[in-house]
Amino acid sequence: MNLLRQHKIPVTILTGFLGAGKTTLLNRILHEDSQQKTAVIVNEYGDLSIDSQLITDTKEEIIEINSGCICCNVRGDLISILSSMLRQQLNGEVQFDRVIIETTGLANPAPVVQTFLMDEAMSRWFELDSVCTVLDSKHLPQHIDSEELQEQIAFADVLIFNKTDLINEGELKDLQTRITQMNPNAKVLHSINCEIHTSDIIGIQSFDLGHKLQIHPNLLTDEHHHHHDTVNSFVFTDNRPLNLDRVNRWFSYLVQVKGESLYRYKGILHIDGMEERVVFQGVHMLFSGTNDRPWLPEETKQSEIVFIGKGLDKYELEKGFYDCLQ
Ligand SMILES: Nc1nc2c(ncn2[C@@H]2O[C@H](COP(=O)(O)OP(=O)(O)OP(=O)(O)O)[C@@H](O)[C@H]2O)c(=O)[nH]1
Repeated sequence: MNLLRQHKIPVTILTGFLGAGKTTLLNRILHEDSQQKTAVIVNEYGDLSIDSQLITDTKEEIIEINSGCICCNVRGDLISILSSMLRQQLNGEVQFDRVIIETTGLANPAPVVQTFLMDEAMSRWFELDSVCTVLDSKHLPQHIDSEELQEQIAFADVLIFNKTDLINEGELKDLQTRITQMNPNAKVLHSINCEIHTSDIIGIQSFDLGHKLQIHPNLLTDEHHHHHDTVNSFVFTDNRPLNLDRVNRWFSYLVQVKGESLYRYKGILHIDGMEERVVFQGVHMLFSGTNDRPWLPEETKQSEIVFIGKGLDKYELEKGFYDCLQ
């Protein structure tokens, strides 16, 4: 890296509620032909690294922060990761032109934004390009009272109304009217499976500090105290194979009976007799499971599941999972 570089490294913060489509968007950006090298920092809620496993083959640098929510206790981790990336860039060990940070679905973007404004080293080397918020147009009304979602909307420079295939035109119009009242300054995009032009969200230099200060007058001084107190999450992992029939029965029960309180559930399954990993994704009552790539010889076959939701019963979920073991 040229020490006398004129340009700071642009940073895009990708935010949005649980299951809105952030990883889908990230995959799209990373697979677009670009001269630019991107470093990606992925933060997951729960101690799993499912998201980074679901980022499909890419040559880009992917760094995970799994020790907690990026907006809470791991802000220090974020700074040390960025500092170490800078050092490696200066030593010529890695090269990147831009950074994308995917926050958890329960992150308030304010403290992540603060990191780049308040930390001297960070603000010398990095500049915020934009805060891009992906919205699940179908489930958004269910979560509109959530403080995290409101902050994600308020802080957006770009609002992507995703999953427009799941609602009709009138519903989309009403939703957009309601949401843009909460943030009239953001650029608005609509998408299905986050099919947008990367150039609409990356390298747009639309981060507007004045607008952010209107939302949070204390943004440059505030200490952040944030509790995900109404939402809980549980993670289960096991190396033993699962029985497909039992898994199918368990998931149809979960979707039909628990769908309302299951904000997000996803995972990778090791199914008895199958050479491929099975990947599943759930957001409330919308569920999909697919055969993914074969397990690699050097890989330990294991199932990893995360459930995130309101008032979830850990014992019941755990029992459901272990009852599926072959
Ligand atoms: N029907 C429909 N499904 C979508 C669309 N975009 C994404 N999905 C699906 O929604 C699910 C969640 O998408 P992700 O990209 O993993 O969402 P996320 O925001 O990264 O979710 P978190 O892991 O909770 O942070 C996946 O099953 C996607 O395939 C869309 O436009 N329409």
